[in-house]
Amino acid sequence: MTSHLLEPAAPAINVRDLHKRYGDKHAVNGLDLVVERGEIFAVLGPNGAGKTTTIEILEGFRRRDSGLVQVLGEDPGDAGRAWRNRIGIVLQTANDQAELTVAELVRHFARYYPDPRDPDELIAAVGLTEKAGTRTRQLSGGQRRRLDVALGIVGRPELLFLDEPTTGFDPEARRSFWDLVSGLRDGGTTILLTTHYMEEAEQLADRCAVVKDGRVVALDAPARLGDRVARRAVVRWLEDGVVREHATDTPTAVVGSLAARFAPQEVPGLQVLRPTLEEVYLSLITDHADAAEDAADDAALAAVPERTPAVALAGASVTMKEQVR
Ligand SMILES: Nc1ncnc2c1ncn2[C@@H]1O[C@H](COP(=O)(O)OP(=O)(O)OP(=O)(O)O)[C@@H](O)[C@H]1O
Repeated sequence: MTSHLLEPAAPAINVRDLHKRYGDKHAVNGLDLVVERGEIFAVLGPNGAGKTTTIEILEGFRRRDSGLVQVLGEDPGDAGRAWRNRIGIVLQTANDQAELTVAELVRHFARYYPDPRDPDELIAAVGLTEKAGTRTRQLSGGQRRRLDVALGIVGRPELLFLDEPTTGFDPEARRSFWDLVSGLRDGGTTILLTTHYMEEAEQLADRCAVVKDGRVVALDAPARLGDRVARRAVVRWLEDGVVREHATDTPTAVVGSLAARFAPQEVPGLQVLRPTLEEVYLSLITDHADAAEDAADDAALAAVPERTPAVALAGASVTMKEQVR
């Protein structure tokens, strides 16, 4: 057996200390990123954080100033046609070739690749069989996006770039699109996704990175990002027509106390809440200056008495809030 068979597969994407300036603007400023093969990886970050610049460098469309970049084991800056055939790119929708039908466009793109997917099977896989004979300009936004994905995967890419794929989708279309993307991952495709929808990252991504000011400030599974699981839980219930909340590190004990107190009734409106991905994300991208301001606001609020002694709960002090967070 030769030694290379024992080596683990190189990651799909490996970026070390990436830098890119536009004049004085340091758009990417020491960014590190490793995306493993077979995962859906979401890149999150505010407008102007440097996501598009980074992804364009990964796709080979933009030159970097410095840093190591390997995509499927090659440097996109000088990779050739064979490498390009191994990646798929779904950009923001372009209204090109509007007069071609769905089937014509998919067949046209299939001809660019050495081993394309079967166009009819692909059109069925993205749920467009009924629209195969429709001109692309007559598609709805969601249908056009499905067509964009079909065009991005017609060449059987190992790595797919999806740039804000569900912007403007209705909730049902978004969910079926997520199923489509998860199915691609289950079939072995690595997917790098940018999105401003935290629910999308939560539902789809195996891991996500938060990019701010040109570098990664947090990277983890959505459920663990920014120490999410370690943050305090809030137990919420309804009592005497009022929403009551208790912030705690031991929600199980609080729920147990409530259950005993209300037994044999159910505890009305019982919920145990952890910070949402959006809350964690917002705290990660908030500037330190803003955070100091928030802390001052919190201190001012803390000075306002909020406790209600009227609620007796074994071993716990209870905070009452009319206003749901
Ligand atoms: N071609 C360019 N010339 C000059 N500045 C640019 C250029 N492209 C991007 N920038 C600047 O670089 C920074 C990063 O931009 P980039 O488009 O990479 O951000 P982004 O994270 O993708 O933002 P968005 O979420 O709005 O798409 C921004 O300040 C932007 O104004």
